[in-house]
Amino acid sequence: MTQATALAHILLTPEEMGKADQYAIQHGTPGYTLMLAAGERILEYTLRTHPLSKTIGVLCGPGNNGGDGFVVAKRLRSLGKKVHVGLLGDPSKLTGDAAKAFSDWPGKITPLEAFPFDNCDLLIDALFGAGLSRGLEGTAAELVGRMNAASAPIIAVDLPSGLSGRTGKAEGAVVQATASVTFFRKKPGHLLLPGREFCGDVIVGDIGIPQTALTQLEAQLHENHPDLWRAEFPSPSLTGHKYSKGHALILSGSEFATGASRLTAKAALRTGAGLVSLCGSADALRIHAAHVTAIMLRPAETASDLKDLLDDARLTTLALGPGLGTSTDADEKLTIALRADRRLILDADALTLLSQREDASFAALKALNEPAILTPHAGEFKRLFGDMSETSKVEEALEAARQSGAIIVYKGADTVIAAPDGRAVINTNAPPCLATAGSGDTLTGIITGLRSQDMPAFEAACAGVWLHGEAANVLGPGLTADDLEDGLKIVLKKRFGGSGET
Ligand SMILES: NC(=O)C1=CN([C@@H]2O[C@H](COP(=O)(O)OP(=O)(O)OC[C@H]3O[C@@H](n4cnc5c(N)ncnc54)[C@H](O)[C@@H]3O)[C@@H](O)[C@H]2O)[C@@H](O)CC1
Ligand SMILES: Nc1ncnc2c1ncn2[C@@H]1O[C@H](COP(=O)(O)OP(=O)(O)O)[C@@H](O)[C@H]1O
Ligand SMILES: [K+]
Repeated sequence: MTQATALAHILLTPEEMGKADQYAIQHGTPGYTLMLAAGERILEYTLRTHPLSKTIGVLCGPGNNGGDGFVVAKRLRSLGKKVHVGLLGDPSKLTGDAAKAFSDWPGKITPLEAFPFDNCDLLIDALFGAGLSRGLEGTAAELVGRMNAASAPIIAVDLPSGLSGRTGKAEGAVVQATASVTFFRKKPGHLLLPGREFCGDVIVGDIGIPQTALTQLEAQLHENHPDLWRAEFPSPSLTGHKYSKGHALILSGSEFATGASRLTAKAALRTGAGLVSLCGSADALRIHAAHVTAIMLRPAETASDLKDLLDDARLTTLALGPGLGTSTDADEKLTIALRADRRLILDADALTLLSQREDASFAALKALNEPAILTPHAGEFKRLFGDMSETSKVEEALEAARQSGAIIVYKGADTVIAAPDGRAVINTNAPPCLATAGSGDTLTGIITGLRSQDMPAFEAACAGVWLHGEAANVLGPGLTADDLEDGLKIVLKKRFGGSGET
């Protein structure tokens, strides 16, 4: 990864954010200065997006999130807005910067029972942020319910109250925000589901924490962006030839299940693999022959035929799973693939077959010269790694990567890519229209195409997932998996064609 530009895309857990705050404080910026800056960022956003709001309700909680609320309340009042401030908890229990912000608030506190939700044209949610330690219940949950029931839009300070910034989950009540203004860097909870749906627009405000805080934190989680992998993205060389762009082999399904592997093969070729071959039974290849031209066909009825085929060392990259089936024959081919020690991409039925093996073949995966890439959706993930859903999707993917020694592409609207060495990326550009039959097969092909051109496994997985999302974005609603190849062509030309921006 290119370090300097990657810093912009770092995500910080609330715990890491606390350390960044402390770093800033130790390096000469008092906590209250940070709080004033946080209030200022919320004020700016509020004035920019709701300039006509006259009566604003600010709901403050018992910690520093509430402190930010008092700061913005004071600033709004100074600009002539009518501001109602509610406080959840006992004012005498406020401490530190929050207590200072409370004492600086020149107005009164409106009792929560009498809070005039119906008179407010905007609400600011400053109940809980990074310090949320459990699900909201009782009075807090009731208050959140009243906020959500009000007709006014809600701007959340840092995070919608009740949402975990680490996991993107809510164990109890949670504020449904119109927008969330967070500080320094986004948190995983802003991007992971269901959190993303509670946040509304996410705005990141600079509160004066120095960038050097990031280097000492050694944060390993990023939001997916070309800055993370552009340096490793394959670029055509004048002296290159098709073999220098790799030869990818895609295992076909049987005669009546050829479509999935064909989508994979076409996407691999489109993404730049020098040569792509589909391999399977003669019956299956006859069907493929009616559909493909540039893609080659290699007969291999049995696992032993596949083994013979793989004597050709130029077949550098091997993808299997889409449409493969879970027959004994498919299982034997998987065994050959694992032993062949190529750049492996395992998807769909190959993952199901793996999960049916006693040790899920993690030892075989770990023995590979280069890490395999596994692309499970939620069902396949659970079959392979069991139910780890009490943690976050990022932590689940990282644990799976550690267990298997593979790069994990844990798919969904919030696809997480994780490596055994602790790196992880959350993808955010995938539109809902990608939820269509065969779109995962295409993703496998895109990653295969990048791997065959020597892109390192983790970067190829991140780039593949991003290209997949972007291809869908240029096509928009109505796309089918067959169309993605066209979208890919547009994105590759526009973003990686040499003259355009990436
Ligand atoms: N110096 C700093 O640390 C800065 C902090 N900032 C703000 O401070 C926030 C973090 O402040 P805190 O760490 O004080 O945490 P919070 O203000 O998010 O919440 C902590 C308080 O809530 C209580 N609490 C947690 N979960 C609860 C639950 N489920 N039910 C009832 N009570 C619960 C805790 O006992 C504690 O009193 C950030 O989100 C941000 O808004 C900003 O002002 C920037 C500077
Ligand atoms: N709601 C959604 N929003 C964005 N992307 C999605 C959504 N649902 C699924 N996807 C993406 O679409 C692809 C579907 O893959 P998969 O579940 O394997 O389907 P298939 O087996 O039909 O190809 C994955 O890349 C996944 O991340
Ligand atoms: K909040």
